[in-house]
Amino acid sequence: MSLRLQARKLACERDGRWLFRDLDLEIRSGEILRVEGPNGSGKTTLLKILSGQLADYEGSIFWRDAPLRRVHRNFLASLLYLGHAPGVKAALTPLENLAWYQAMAGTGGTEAQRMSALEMVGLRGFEDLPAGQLSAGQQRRVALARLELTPRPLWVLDEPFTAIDREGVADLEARLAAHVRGGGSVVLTTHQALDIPVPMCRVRLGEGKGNVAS
Ligand SMILES: Nc1ncnc2c1ncn2[C@@H]1O[C@H](COP(=O)(O)OP(=O)(O)OP(=O)(O)O)[C@@H](O)[C@H]1O
Repeated sequence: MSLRLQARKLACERDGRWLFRDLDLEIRSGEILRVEGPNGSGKTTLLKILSGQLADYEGSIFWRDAPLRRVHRNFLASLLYLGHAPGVKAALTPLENLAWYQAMAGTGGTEAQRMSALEMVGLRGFEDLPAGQLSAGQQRRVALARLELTPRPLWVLDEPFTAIDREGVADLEARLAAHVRGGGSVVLTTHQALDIPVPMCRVRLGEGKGNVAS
């Protein structure tokens, strides 16, 4: 079934200030939506709204043409959200972190799958160290290994390139391209220049109401 996430006349206010107003956007299978804007313009807030984590907004969101609030459970089964912090548990090893993520996602999975995912993000040899002893970029890579492990068609990724080295950036760009070419969708924020040869729409915040350009 093809994907379609739409927002109509979205508005969100914080501390008496509109982060965005009258914001329309849409993302379908095979597309990347990039949310841009300066620090504090509301990118994280918009991603949390679009991933069903915040309810204090105005306007409407539709998932596959149904109101998001009505099909929330179904929507969550299609979503993989990675926040701007890596979200790894410092006392757990990368392997244990991935097992924990899988349990939270309600999926099973084998240690062989988790090892393979860690290998794909360049963490072979680090699987048994407490994650708190890994570098910032390595901790980010543990979080990114979830993209390999939890097959979900809609990815919402808040600054996924943070702390990643140049080779890792190229690998992640290729991973994102493969996902959308396979029919998936990605909503992301990044301050990184991207080189991904797939259809990409942009939403710019911080310029008044939140302007949409493609
Ligand atoms: N729960 C909250 N209560 C009050 N204000 C908030 C809350 N969450 C965010 N804000 C404010 O909303 C604004 C937008 O925050 P947000 O994190 O969405 O920005 P951002 O564009 O992602 O920023 P950055 O590029 O720095 O990550 C900020 O000024 C922030 O202080």
